[in-house]
Amino acid sequence: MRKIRLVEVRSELAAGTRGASLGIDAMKVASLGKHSDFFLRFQPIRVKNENDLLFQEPKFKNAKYGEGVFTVLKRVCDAVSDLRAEGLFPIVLAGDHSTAAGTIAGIKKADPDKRLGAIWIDAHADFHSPYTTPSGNMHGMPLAMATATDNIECEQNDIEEETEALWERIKSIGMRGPKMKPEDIVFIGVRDTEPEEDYLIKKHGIKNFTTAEVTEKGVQQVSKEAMEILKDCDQIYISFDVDSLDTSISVGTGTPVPEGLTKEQALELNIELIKDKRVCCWEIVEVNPTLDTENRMANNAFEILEATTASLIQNF
Ligand SMILES: NC(=[NH2+])NCCC[C@H](N)C(=O)O
Ligand SMILES: [Mn+2]
Repeated sequence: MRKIRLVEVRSELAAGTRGASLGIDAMKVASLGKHSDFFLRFQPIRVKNENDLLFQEPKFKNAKYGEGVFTVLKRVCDAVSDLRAEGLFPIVLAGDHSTAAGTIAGIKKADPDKRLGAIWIDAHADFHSPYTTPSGNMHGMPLAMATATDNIECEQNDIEEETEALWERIKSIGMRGPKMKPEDIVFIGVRDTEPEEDYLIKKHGIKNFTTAEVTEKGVQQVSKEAMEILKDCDQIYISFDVDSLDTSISVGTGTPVPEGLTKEQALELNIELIKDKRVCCWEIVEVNPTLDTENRMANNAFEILEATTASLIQNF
């Protein structure tokens, strides 16, 4: 049986709104409300954060708090890589979505010869680089970090030399060069992208299962098709950004977008996808209780976390 370890990353440096570092603890509060023993059952590893940088102005305008993001991603990479080397299954609970790049780097570092794919359940494509970012917020960049994509063809920002050097260091966490091919990414629920990201999606023929498609085809079929696209991958990482959920469920996340997945769709999708034996890591991000009422997002997110973990255990 594969053993699970929780990895807690209370980092929110890369988000544009404050509060995502409180998401993990909001899910713990949700678990208490349900009298769940979830957080008793799995021993957590805590990755140190650099959130105190937020009291200062950001140094790099196209890669805000990038020096801290680099430090945190490197720590996440090492933690995940150590767990994978021991054959453990990391469930990563994180603040902002930039951590996913550290997670991916860690998975790859432990198994450099295995082909890694990702299922990215999100409202956003998170495929910007400092050259194209509209905001400078690095939670919009993890897939560019993981695939070592600059997207110079769509360059919008004239970036400073220091930013360029930092970006090179971030792309080299774990190992130099790409950890994944863009072709080995599958999107679910992506509905808020910029033209620079649309260019990459088109260029690499990346499939996005829209909310409408999930509703039409059903979760089983979409999961089957997603896994079929990744048939040549040896390992699969699932990244679940709670902003994939519809805003009617909750706005307790930094960048909410309407027309998202229902709670049931997201729950069933994760339950189904994690059954694939190649899935080696699952991550949940962007719960922000400071933007919420009555901890709604964390309650929903915890339900998904618990059900997905149960599915993983049942299908070991
Ligand atoms: N993980 C997220 N919530 N990402 C939101 C990114 C939004 C936008 N594309 C940006 O780069 O600023
Ligand atoms: Mn995201």
